[in-house]
Amino acid sequence: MPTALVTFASLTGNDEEIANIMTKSLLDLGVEAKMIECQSVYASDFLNEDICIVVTYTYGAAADLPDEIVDLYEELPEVNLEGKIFATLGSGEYDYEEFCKSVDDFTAQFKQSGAIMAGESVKIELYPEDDDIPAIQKLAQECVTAFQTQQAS
Ligand SMILES: Cc1cc2nc3c(=O)[nH]c(=O)nc-3n(C[C@H](O)[C@H](O)[C@H](O)COP(=O)(O)O)c2cc1C
Repeated sequence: MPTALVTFASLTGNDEEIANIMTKSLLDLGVEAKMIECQSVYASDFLNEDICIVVTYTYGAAADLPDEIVDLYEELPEVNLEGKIFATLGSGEYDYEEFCKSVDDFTAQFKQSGAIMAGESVKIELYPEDDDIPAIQKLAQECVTAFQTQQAS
């Protein structure tokens, strides 16, 4: 049974709820998933997991990373996550020029760490509504499928 760490940054709760849905979707698929706020997570914690997931919002004047997730972002390329599966998702707002940029920033960092992308990132406007849930569940399934493919190779 694969393990997963879902870590998140959330100021007003939208990304915490996305992380909740992702974690529950993984648990429903038999994954040993846990969810931990990003300030309590080091990039090296991902070394103990099969599936590594970051959920983040985008903030600031220039589509910046949330302050509380910058350390994790900077540490990521310093750990070797070859053979691990990763997924990124998060919440943003269409009114801003660069929708969900922090999600893409984390995708780039995970790629530098050598991890394998499970599927396309899920980007949600503000709070996850019922019709956003299938995309999150699909990404959870893609994580499990990518893990199984990796195990078989
Ligand atoms: C000052 C400020 C700047 C923001 N900048 C962006 C941005 O550049 N791109 C984007 O997609 N969303 C941006 N947002 C929207 C937030 O990412 C969005 O509200 C998100 O759902 C907050 O997530 P949370 O509830 O988990 O804190 C910004 C919001 C604020 C208040």
